[in-house]
Amino acid sequence: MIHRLRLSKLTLWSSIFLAFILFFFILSPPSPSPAANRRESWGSHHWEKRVTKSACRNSDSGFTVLVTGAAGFIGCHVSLSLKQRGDGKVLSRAGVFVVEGDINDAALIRKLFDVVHFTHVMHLAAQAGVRYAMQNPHSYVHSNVAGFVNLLEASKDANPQPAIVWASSSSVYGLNSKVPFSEKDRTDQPASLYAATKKAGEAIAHSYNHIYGLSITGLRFFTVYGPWGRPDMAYFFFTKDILKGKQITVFEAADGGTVARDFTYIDDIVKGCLGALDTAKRSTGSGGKKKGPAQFRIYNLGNTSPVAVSELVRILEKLLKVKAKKKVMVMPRNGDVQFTHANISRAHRELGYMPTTDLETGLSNFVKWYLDFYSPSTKNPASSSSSSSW
Ligand SMILES: O=C(O)[C@H]1O[C@H](OP(=O)(O)OP(=O)(O)OC[C@H]2O[C@@H](n3ccc(=O)[nH]c3=O)[C@H](O)[C@@H]2O)[C@H](O)[C@@H](O)[C@H]1O
Repeated sequence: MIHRLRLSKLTLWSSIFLAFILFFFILSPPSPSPAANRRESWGSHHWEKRVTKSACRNSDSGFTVLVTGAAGFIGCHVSLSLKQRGDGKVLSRAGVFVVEGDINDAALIRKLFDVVHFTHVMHLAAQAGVRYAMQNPHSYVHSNVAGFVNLLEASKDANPQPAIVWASSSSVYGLNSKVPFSEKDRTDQPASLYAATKKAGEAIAHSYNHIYGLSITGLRFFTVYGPWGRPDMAYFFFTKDILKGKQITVFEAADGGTVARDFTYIDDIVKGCLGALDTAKRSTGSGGKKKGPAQFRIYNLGNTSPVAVSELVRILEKLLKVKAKKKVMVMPRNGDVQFTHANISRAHRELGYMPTTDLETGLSNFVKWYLDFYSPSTKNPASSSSSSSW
């Protein structure tokens, strides 16, 4: 069970401080407590034993997955789904083993790879957020570029090499105006530093695939929302501000046109992530040497039905039964794009991905969770979470 205080702190970290504090998640036995995980210095004999034990599999076809960013929004949901379906015998019983650290810590990453033969890496640790990149540009380079390279370096040296599935972003389409966005469309016009670092990640991933034979799958997520989400995202802080009677700012295009997003519900995204892991082929290299061509894939994971931000607000007003104080203003030039819209036919064909949650249903789940989680009278909101996954 994850404690309320810890999660609210972690979602904050994932949105603001994740560049400095990232989490690894391994299939694991029950752990004494997250605080105990933190206290125990990594690399000790006891720590190694726990890591090894946690990575035990009960069949040759089971996965041993290193999930980075497990304390973040998507990482949390993906980790718990892996746990629920029982990849790894101990994880299916209970608990997770969380190692707190920075993906830039080469010694820690190498130690983990020394101790465990990971079959897969699910790389979800990142500095997210489009507009925050103007305030803290270096955190994006640190996490999304340097941290990713650090992880790829350890992965390519591993023997056997793991297959890698990682989080790219719809933002790589930038100023592309051809809709719906297809994986074949141009991605060389990023509108924010965040987008530029995700685009850089895709190019870096290709080079590691080409040189070292790492199997790599990039997932372009489209505005993912839902219970336990990121407080810096519009649907989340709109909810908070509407309830407090605070004014919210709703963006529109300079010509008065609609600003819209292909909002995608977390449970649908989790299915896409697991589909990508399940269909990932093995890397072909070992110990830094390529032995043949390896799989390289990119997929859109969106909802295929963009919704205007004004409609998002209307749905929230209905669910919260509170009228929002709205100020409509022209979208500032701070990294935003006017609309996103995913073509998901490739993901459907190759991963079996098919989103089933419309925005109203997904927001209804979110609002139930939000009211429950922030209710002063709820003692243990995690146990009554409205999320369908946990
Ligand atoms: O798909 C992605 O790749 C990205 O998705 C998400 O970015 P966005 O789609 O920009 O989400 P979000 O900030 O919630 O704004 C939503 C809408 O509200 C509008 N918006 C925003 C703020 C505001 O005050 N007013 C407003 O109208 C705003 O113009 C926008 O139309 C992730 O945060 C990002 O990490 C990345 O993963």
